[in-house]
This record gives sequence, C-alpha cells and structure tokens, in this order.
Amino acid sequence: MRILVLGRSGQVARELARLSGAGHEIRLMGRDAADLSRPEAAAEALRGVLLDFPAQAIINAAAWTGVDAAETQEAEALAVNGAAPAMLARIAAEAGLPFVHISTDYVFDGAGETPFAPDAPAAPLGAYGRTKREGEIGVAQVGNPAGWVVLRTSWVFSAHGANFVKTMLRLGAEREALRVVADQIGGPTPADAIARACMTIAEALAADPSKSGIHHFSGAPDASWADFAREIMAQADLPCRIEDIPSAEYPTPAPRPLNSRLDCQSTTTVFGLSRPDWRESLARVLTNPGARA
Ligand SMILES: NC(=O)C1=CN([C@@H]2O[C@H](COP(=O)(O)OP(=O)(O)OC[C@H]3O[C@@H](n4cnc5c(N)ncnc54)[C@H](OP(=O)(O)O)[C@@H]3O)[C@@H](O)[C@H]2O)C=CC1
Ligand SMILES: Cc1cn([C@H]2C[C@H](O)[C@@H](COP(=O)(O)OP(=O)(O)O[C@H]3O[C@@H](C)C(=O)[C@@H](O)[C@H]3O)O2)c(=O)[nH]c1=O
Repeated sequence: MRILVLGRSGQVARELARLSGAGHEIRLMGRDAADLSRPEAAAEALRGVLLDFPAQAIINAAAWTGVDAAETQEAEALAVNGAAPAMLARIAAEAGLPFVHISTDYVFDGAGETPFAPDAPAAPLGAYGRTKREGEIGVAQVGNPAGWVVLRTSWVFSAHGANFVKTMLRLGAEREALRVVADQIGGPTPADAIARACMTIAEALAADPSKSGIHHFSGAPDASWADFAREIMAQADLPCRIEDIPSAEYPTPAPRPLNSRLDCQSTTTVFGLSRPDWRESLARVLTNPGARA
C-alpha cells in the first residue's frame, strides 16, 4: 500500500518508514516539509505532495508530545494536536483516502481502575490531553467517507527518540536507586507494533470504511511506571534499585492520569489486532544500540 505519513524522526514515524519495501511504499513528511503548527501552509504542502505521490491512505504520526511543555504553550500545542488533524482529515476526505490518526490515554481523567472503553467520556487533566482531544473531535467531525480511525495508544517506547525506556537506561546507568511512581497504571506500547497496527487499519479501512471510529491499542500487561522501570533495569542488567512512590512525591507541571488502562477489545474484534507483550518488545529494543545512545 502507498502511504503518506506525517512525521519523520518521531518514534512511530520511524517505525512506519521501516515498513517500506515490505509490500508498502511509504512517503514521510516531517516538520520541514509540512509544519503542522501552521495548518493552512501545511495543507498546501500536502496537496502538492499528493499530486505526485498517489497515496492510498494517510497516517498522522506527528504531534506535539511535550506533556509538561504544553502546559505553558497550549496554543502552539493546540495548532499541531487540535487544528492540524482536522485539516489532515479534510484533505484525506477530499482525496478519497482513508485516514489514521494517533491519540492518547491522556484524554482520560484516570479515575477508577477499569480499562477505559473507546466511548468512555474524555476528561483530560492537562493541556496535552486537551489538545489531543480537540484533534480527535476534529477528525471525527469530518467523518471522512473513505474511512477514518483515531487510534488511542499509551506509554510509547522504542530505541529512538524521547521515551521512558531511554530515560531509565540513562538514569539507571548513573544512579544506584531511582524513585518512580507506582500508582499510575497503563500499557507500555512498542512503537513498531503501533506502526504495524496503523498499516493494518489503513488496509482494513480501504477495504471497508464502515470500520471507522475510535479504537484503543496498548501493550500488555498493564503495569505501573515503577514496574516498567524495574523490568527495564532487569533486562538491561543495570544494578539500579527502583523505589515505589506515589504521584504526589513526583510533582510535574502536568498531572498524569492514575488509570491509563485502555480497553482494546474493539481493535481485536474489528481489526484482528491483539495487544503486544511489551516485555518481549523491550527485549528487542534493548538489542538495538540506539537504545543506550
Ligand atoms: N510518546 C508517547 O508516549 C505517546 C504518543 N502518543 C501519540 O502517538 C503519536 C506518535 O508519537 P511519537 O512517535 O511518540 O512522537 P515523537 O515525539 O517521537 O515525535 C513527534 C513527531 O511529530 C512531528 N512534529 C512535531 N511537531 C511538528 C510540527 N509542528 N509540524 C510537523 N510535525 C511535527 C515530529 O516531526 P519531525 O519528524 O519533523 O521531527 C515527529 O515526527 C502522537 O500522536 C502522540 O500524541 C500517544 C500515546 C503515548
Ligand atoms: C524520570 C522519572 C519519571 N517518573 C514518572 C513521571 C511520570 O509520572 C511518569 C512517566 O514520565 P514521562 O515524563 O517519561 O512520561 P510522559 O511524558 O508523561 O509520557 C506520556 O507521553 C505522552 C506523549 C503520552 O501520550 C502518554 O501516553 C505518556 O506516554 O514517570 C518518576 O516517577 N521517576 C522518574 O525518575
């Protein structure tokens, strides 16, 4: 399938690029080619690319992902996470192409202990979550007849970019012990599995646009950040002790949801995708020299 991807150096964008050749032709558009903080100019650039690249679907793997920075730069984050996805959905609809957009567990308030279903009410706690929710609403409102999916995922990791695994590997090599929150629970999700899921979804939408909607995809089993950190140290053979702490003892500018569990059943039923075991993916990521760079 020929796919136009927004994003280039990001975790998921890089993994989508790696699918090129395996029966797919992937064209990436990074910030240099389409700056989503200026959605109108980006729209023009995108229309230009579609003239010479006959894409069969569009996947948006670009976003403002600075959770704390969004608290003080919400307008900038809103342009990229809120306005741009709606613009991309409109262009996809105009061109008759299925559109896959990625969103986050941070659209939920994290109340309770039950996994959030795709139709559970969103109530973001911080600016990043609010801007991502605006993007979801925009994409859904366009209602692209060629098919659209908002795929919510959580706690993304890979050997590249900024993520919790890389932070833990860096800190774990420097310190004897780390204090990590144990009351926030969610599903760590490997970026390569998200990339493959997006491709499967794009293909399914092309065949049957009625599969459109919001779906969830996260790694299993659910764990706390502290559990995740302990597994990283164990698999990386780092003698760094992880001490469980409550969120109150690790204050951050943006509050994080305590319950980030996502109910991924519809993704299995509709697209045949099951939750990847993040512990196995972590082992693969750790064999990549980029992970410790
Ligand atoms: N990281 C996480 O833990 C989670 C991420 N998600 C969602 O998954 C998706 C992918 O995230 P991830 O791969 O981690 O992202 P990264 O933070 O690794 O990369 C961000 C990507 O967004 C692009 N980007 C940022 N600002 C702009 C801009 N102004 N104009 C154009 N492109 C821009 C970057 O472009 P360039 O390549 O040019 O630098 C880069 O490709 C996002 O929608 C994110 O919200 C959901 C849950 C968890
Ligand atoms: C480094 C560190 C973090 N923490 C806590 C802070 C926070 O609650 C949790 C995770 O920290 P981070 O800042 O790495 O993760 P954060 O940026 O909140 O990650 C989020 O990113 C966005 C983009 C998403 O969409 C979410 O799904 C989620 O992955 O770990 C500790 O308790 N101890 C530590 O030493």
